[in-house]
Amino acid sequence: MSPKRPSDLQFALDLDTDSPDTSAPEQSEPQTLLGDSEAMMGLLAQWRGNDWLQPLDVEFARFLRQSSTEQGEPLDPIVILLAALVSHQVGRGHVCIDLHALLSAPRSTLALPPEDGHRTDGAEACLMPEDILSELSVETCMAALNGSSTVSNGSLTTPLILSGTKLYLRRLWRCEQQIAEGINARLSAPTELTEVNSEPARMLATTLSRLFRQNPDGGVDYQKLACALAARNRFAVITGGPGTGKTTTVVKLLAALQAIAGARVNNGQARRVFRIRLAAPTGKAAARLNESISKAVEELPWDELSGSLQKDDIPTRVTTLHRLLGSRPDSRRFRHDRENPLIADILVIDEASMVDVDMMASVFDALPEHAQLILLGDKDQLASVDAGAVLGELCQRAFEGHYSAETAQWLREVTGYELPEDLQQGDGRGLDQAVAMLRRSYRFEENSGIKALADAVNNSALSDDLLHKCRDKSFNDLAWPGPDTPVKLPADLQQLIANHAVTGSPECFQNAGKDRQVRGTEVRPPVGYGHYLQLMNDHNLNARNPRSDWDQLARQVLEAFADFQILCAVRQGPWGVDGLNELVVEHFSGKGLIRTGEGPWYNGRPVMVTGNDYNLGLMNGDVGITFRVPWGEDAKPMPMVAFPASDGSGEIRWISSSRLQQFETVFAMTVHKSQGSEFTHTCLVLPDRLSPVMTRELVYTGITRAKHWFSLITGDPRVLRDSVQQRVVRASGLAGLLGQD
Ligand SMILES: Nc1ncnc2c1ncn2[C@@H]1O[C@H](COP(=O)(O)OP(=O)(O)OP(=O)(O)O)[C@@H](O)[C@H]1O
Repeated sequence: MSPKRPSDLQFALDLDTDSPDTSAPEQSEPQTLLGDSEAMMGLLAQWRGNDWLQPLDVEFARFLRQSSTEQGEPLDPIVILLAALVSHQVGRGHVCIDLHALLSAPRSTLALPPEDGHRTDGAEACLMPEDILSELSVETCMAALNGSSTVSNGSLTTPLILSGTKLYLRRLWRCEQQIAEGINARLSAPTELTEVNSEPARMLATTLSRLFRQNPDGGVDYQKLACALAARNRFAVITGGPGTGKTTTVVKLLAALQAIAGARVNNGQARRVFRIRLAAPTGKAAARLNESISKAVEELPWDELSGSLQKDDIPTRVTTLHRLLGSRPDSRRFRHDRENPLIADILVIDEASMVDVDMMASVFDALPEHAQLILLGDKDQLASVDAGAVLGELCQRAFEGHYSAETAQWLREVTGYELPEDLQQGDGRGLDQAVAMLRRSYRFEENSGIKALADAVNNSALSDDLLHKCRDKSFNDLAWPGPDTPVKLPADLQQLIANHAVTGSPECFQNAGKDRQVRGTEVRPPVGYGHYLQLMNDHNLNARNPRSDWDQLARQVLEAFADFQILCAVRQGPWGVDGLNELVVEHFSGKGLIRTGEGPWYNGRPVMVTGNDYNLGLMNGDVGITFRVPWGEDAKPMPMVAFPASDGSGEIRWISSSRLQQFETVFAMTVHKSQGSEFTHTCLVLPDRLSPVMTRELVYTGITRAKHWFSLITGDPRVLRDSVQQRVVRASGLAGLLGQD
């Protein structure tokens, strides 16, 4: 009988997490442990007791040991150790563990013991992972792994897979294989546009010339190039920073593809356009794309486009990936898979940086072989919460282009543009030819502080001059109030943060945020949360008002709530989500903006859903506002939470607060949770101490959530610079499978 896969194991094991077996064995020498599996299990239990490993990590190792013993093959203690460590790494977002990295830098690779102080306080004295790993070589580990029936190179159904020097849990190894197979198969299949002299390619050139006007500055239009590249390939990625036109480009791409498909009617065939599906990883991101795609479709130069193209040919309804694939309660399997594929010719996924390997593999599993997949996203944003950094890996070489001479020539014929020489390299590989990077932001003006700071963070180029300009209001969209020295106590800044939360502190911005225009449109000064709370408190609706009046109010309030958002790098402590939520609630309550005396579900309480709830139709990340509506008996107020429908239809869904299962107050949210959202004004709070979660990607993601106003509040200004020096690096083999490393 083949051993169970870890994914099944995670479900099958009834983990007794309340009473971990932490009975500490006598402290053994590393050498003794490496020869004694019982002692090794004891050490893992100690690490678990110190909260350094999760129960699942230890149970996984225990399960492998037990099943090996039952099969008459005692498991090598080295394999026991590595099994627990690979499970630990997966819990930290890695897809695998690389033995070279593990043995050369165990502490930084494993982040054990944890560096944030948390979980080391009161930890029981025990051997450190590095004490044991320093006794091992890559060769010894490989010999132990290769000698175990729990490990194979993938040709057998073993729980662990060793690929080169990378050790995987089988499920994630399989996910990577599936993604690579899906991409490679699509890249190697020519399309009707591959041949530059073909009728469809000529039609593409004509349509693109109508969709894109000549660049006024005479430079290359990267949106047009991206459109052409994505049209040519069955798999394509369009990456770019905020406001670089990803949505605009993909709408033009879909218009071009549909125009080509629709034109076939002239050749005597029945008119048949592509079946297009649009998806995003979260409800919030789907709703945002819904809105921007509808706008972009309206803005297409319809008069100039081929008569065979109709508005309805470009869908504007965006769904979440979970809904698209058909998630089922209590199952990790989706309704759509290779046995029951999606009905689609083209699938567009926005905010693809948030998609983990597991989900991406499910997408390829459910996608019909012929279907084209287009990923949109910002490669520099934080990676997915769960394992992998798929978009980042696919875009590893995007900045330098690496386009081949053949691609350059094809682009010249189809777009009329000559690729800049530095984007053409002789070493161009298959995937490079299908990745396009947009390089100009249309959201921010040239002198935008948000843009300048985001770019500098991204390039790790935070100069003194730039930081000084951020401090002294040189930019009209950015404020960095507070002392420029480390604060002694969080309380020193609490008033500042609390004031920001009420009014958005326009006085901290240049000219108090007044008289500002962006691309000819006036931008209102910052308003903080005070604006939405005022709308909540000033209305005069009562029990006699129809539901539609309440819907209208909820729509206005939800829109006003998106005017401001506090973002935190960390969750705990006075600088974290928990502490700042408490601070805001206390301050607002003191000012009479909210009435906490009404109970936990006070009028105006904003909440974010923290887990998918298929019964209620709510997705992780959905944000709603509590209204005490007079809908009870005798017009008794009852707390209902108003959520916007995720299809962007503007409908409001009222959910009784008592039905919500997983949620949290969201005056402050983590940067992780803010992915896929944008706010008129974002206030990023960085703590007074660096921690491993504070990385360049996190700071960049936090800054780029801001549409018009950005404030930075720092416990210690040096933390900004230090965070930018830390990167999110995730072990994975995907780039290698796609020839990208
Ligand atoms: N070539 C262009 N010329 C002028 N304006 C443009 C151009 N491309 C995009 N825009 C405008 O810039 C704004 C951002 O464009 P779009 O929404 O397509 O970017 P995005 O990369 O999808 O943004 P986000 O970062 O929000 O996902 C829109 O208002 C759009 O109309």
